[in-house]
Amino acid sequence: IIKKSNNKSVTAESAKVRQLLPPFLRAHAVKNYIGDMDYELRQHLEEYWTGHDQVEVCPFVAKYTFALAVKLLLGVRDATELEKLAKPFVEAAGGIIAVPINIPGTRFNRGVKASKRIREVINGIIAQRRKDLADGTADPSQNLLSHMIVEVDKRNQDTKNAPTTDGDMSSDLLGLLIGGYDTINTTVVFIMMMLVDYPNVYQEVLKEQMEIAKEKSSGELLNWDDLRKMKYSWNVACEVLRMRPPTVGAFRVAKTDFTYGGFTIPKGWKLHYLPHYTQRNHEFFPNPDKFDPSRFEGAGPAPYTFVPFGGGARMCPGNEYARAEILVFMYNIITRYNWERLIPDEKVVIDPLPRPVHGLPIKLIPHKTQA
Ligand code: HEM
Repeated sequence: IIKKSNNKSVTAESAKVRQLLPPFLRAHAVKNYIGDMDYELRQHLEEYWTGHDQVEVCPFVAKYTFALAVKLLLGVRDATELEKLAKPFVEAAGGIIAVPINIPGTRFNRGVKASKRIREVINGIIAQRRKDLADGTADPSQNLLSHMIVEVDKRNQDTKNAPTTDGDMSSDLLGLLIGGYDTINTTVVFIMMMLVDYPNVYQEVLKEQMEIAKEKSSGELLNWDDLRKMKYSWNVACEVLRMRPPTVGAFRVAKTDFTYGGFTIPKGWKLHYLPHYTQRNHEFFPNPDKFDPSRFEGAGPAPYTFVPFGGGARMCPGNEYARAEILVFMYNIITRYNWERLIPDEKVVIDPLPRPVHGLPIKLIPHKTQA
């Protein structure tokens, strides 16, 4: 329990964004992104991993997830534009969970300055996109930003509503980029670590993914039906999300007085939940420190015991997008490679999300017959 809540404006602002998100983040929209996710990853692998026998996983994954999010959410494909966003983005993401001391030299201060620079770049992209939408060279259904501009402009015509500004939109978009960045990075990095540590699990995932690869013609991109077949792979990803939930939790406000564990929580108090503790509860996850993807077979864990994406009305709206990106990643890496850790006992730090301290350097062992 943190404190009595007084932060109504943040809640109202996120509620506004939430209304604009579903068409672009729900399963029916995510279906259309799978080809792009796959294509972009193949390009990245070709550029950064093909022909190398030693690589670092963390920077590679970060580059890929960022380029993909900028393409799918903002519709930006141009390398110069991407570079303008990429540099300050890493500092902005790093300042999100930092001691809020805004003086030069602090991580928080660097994050604030970087997010200002990103908003300026996004404001420029919004202005250009408005022109492109007006002269018909952009399509409103192409990406989240184009859709947002059309919806916001429509809504702003109704003078009863307080207008949503371009600044509001760029803040929301920055929030989205950040929300789906470190979370996915952390998940795929730990999947790669676990698959080295549990070779029997690696073999099972390989078998499942090779079955799918066998059915594809050369160069054919993944689609929704392929992802639906990746049941065991998703159980593995869920077990990683259970043992290493990327987020340190989220907040809720008590709507009424209630008692929990012998403590009375008064109405209006702010609460913080921690997926890490819930997901290691012996009652729901026997032998909780054991990596065991079979926990997710059949009906899986009881409701609200597995909460890496939160739960209820404010559950993460990016969960389908995340699932697709994680599975596309697993397919591409596993059908191409086996790998070994170059630092077998590499330490994990929490900074503020968990990450291997040296960026997970690995030795790549390509399969003899590639997918
Ligand atoms: C493995 C990947 C991800 C994990 C583990 C994750 C986890 C979470 C969690 C725990 C929350 C708080 C939910 C709550 O309040 O109970 C959240 C919120 C949110 N996430 Fe994600 N997330 C992931 C990926 C994404 C992606 C890919 C996007 C966008 C493309 C995204 C966008 C958001 C947004 C906008 C919110 C705020 C929702 C609101 O306040 O109503 N997330 N996420």
